[in-house]
Amino acid sequence: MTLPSTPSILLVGCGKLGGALLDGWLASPTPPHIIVVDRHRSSSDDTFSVVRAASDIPSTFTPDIIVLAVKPATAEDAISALGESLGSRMKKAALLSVMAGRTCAALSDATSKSGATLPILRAMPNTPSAIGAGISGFYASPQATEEQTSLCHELLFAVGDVVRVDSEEDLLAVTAVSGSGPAYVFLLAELLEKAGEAHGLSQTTARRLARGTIYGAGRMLDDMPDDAADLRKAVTSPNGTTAAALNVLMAPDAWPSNISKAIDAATKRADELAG
Ligand SMILES: NC(=O)C1=CN([C@@H]2O[C@H](COP(=O)(O)OP(=O)(O)OC[C@H]3O[C@@H](n4cnc5c(N)ncnc54)[C@H](OP(=O)(O)O)[C@@H]3O)[C@@H](O)[C@H]2O)C=CC1
Ligand SMILES: O=C(O)[C@@H]1CCC=N1
Repeated sequence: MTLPSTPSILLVGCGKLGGALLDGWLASPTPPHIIVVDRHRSSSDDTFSVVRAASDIPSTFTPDIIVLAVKPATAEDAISALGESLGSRMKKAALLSVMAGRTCAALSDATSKSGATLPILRAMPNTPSAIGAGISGFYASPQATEEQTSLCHELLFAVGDVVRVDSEEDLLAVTAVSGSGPAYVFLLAELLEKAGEAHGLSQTTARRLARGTIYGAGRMLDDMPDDAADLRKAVTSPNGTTAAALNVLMAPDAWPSNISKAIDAATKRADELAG
């Protein structure tokens, strides 16, 4: 199947993640032709339009890729509504799911029940996609054509980096590390800010220091080839202030065990969301 140079994308669900992807695509130099299905989104412009429900998708619109960005628990209802609205037009599309958990097999089954067995591709992006700084894990099932796979890869690449995985199972760990990961970093920013305030800094100053530190450290990780452990050691003077803090954070029952337990919990939850 050869895809057109300006592909047609149906984005179903435009909440926190769908909205981040849409913002990223609209900011790209050659945005695709997009119709968004979401009752909360109202604005539209020349490059995209919004309908409130699948039943309102214009009869002239045939999507190349359907991007499903609803909560996993509502996936089957959303696919069924798409099947009713699109009818035979659904057969021309591939389904790119950005949902946690739901497997290719379950999604393929849901599309079959709605009248067309679609090739399924899965991605696990994250919210920095809204500013083009996302990172997505990406898996293409064997049923997806090369053109569909490369188009989905391009859509993800328009909003950040893409790491392709060969095993669908790997998406569980991807979800725990990078899908949920921005939340861990935001928590660090919250906690650093609060601790700075507890030590007498104004909230404005504590916030600026916490955010600037995470930004600068993130840029070093991005720009420099060094291991994170070496960058950490370069900050740590013998018997100095950083060593005092790291003795607390790196105690076996502190971050090493807590981060490991947190990622275990998120991975397990992603598996449960497979349904
Ligand atoms: N948030 C994140 O950082 C990430 C989220 N994800 C995945 O993205 C998916 C969406 O998460 P998130 O954006 O946080 O959730 P949100 O609740 O913010 O967004 C989901 C949106 O989809 C709408 N919706 C629900 N059913 C339908 C339907 N049938 N047709 C059209 N729109 C519908 C919802 O409307 P309503 O509220 O009315 O139901 C809502 O606006 C999840 O599956 C999650 O696993 C993946 C990676 C990161
Ligand atoms: O919390 C969640 O379930 C989703 C998936 C990854 C980030 N948010």
